[in-house]
Amino acid sequence: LTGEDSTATGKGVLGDTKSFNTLVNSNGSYLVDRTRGSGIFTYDAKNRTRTPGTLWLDSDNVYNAAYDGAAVDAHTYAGQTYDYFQDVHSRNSYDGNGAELISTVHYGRSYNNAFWSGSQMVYGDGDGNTFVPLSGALDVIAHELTHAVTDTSADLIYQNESGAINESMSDIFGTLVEHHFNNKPDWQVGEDIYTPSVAGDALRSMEDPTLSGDPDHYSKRYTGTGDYGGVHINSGISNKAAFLLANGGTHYGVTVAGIGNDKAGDIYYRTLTQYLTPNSNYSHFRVSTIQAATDLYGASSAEVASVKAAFSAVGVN
Ligand SMILES: Cc1cccc(C(=O)O)c1OC(=O)C1CC1
Ligand SMILES: [Zn+2]
Repeated sequence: LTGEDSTATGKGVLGDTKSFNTLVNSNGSYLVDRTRGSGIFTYDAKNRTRTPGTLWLDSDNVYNAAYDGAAVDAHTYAGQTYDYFQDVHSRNSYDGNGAELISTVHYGRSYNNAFWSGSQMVYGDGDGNTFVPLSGALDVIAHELTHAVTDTSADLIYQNESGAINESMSDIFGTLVEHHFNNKPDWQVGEDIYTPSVAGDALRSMEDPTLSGDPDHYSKRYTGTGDYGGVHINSGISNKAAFLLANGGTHYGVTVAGIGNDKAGDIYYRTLTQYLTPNSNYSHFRVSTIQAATDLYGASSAEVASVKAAFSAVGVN
């Protein structure tokens, strides 16, 4: 594929106007961003389930059609997530080696899911009640891309406690990316694309996981076999700890002094990429996070004390 690097404008899923990088040649405008790593490529599944589908081609480099919104956001937010890992953690793409970022939108029919396939991001359009097109939220895209970071580092097995930590890492970095770009930042997950007719709710809450029925303490962990052993359920335990580590608070009588998003992000990034392993459980997660914080701030630092308190507050001692 050859052509000229260009900047297009368009409207995202929620009708917001943004600009993004494209490649233009005699065929038209492709959603190809050659300015980041080995490139960001966005495809159209045309409501079928073959991936990656067709590389997105637009006629005039203006992406304002309703059908374009999911692609505009998938492309733009993938670029922003790339920038976060490069600029904040010096990681070039999800593998640290500039891997291509491939996304497919309009996957399936009324598909209420988004996922990392093992090689690319995939986004459904939602059914319009539970979800609108799922690429319309930066925290969702950063969540999916963090699965790729996890798979190329700790490679946490996607079941039981290691799977819950895998899921929480995606919620944590999804939220930190949302804050980094100051994109209506909060400690909820997927709020911008979840239940359009219900205000104030979210797919999950890190601030209060019990709002979506998930545990906020290890003693309340799910031990069944559903959801791969509760990977989207027991993530609430770590999500609550992360909320407390960054923001502070008192939980089940344990007080945590907040250390802020940036230090929390550096600790979780080092934990994920230097210490966690495929079989890590919550106990190893505590030890690893303390070690990462010790490396960064010293054994007697306030940051280490807050990591210990955050895990104790959610019953991981
Ligand atoms: C909506 C959805 C369904 C199933 C799996 C995932 C998954 O990627 O784990 C999923 O996406 C999310 O959880 C992102 C945060 C909204
Ligand atoms: Zn996930």
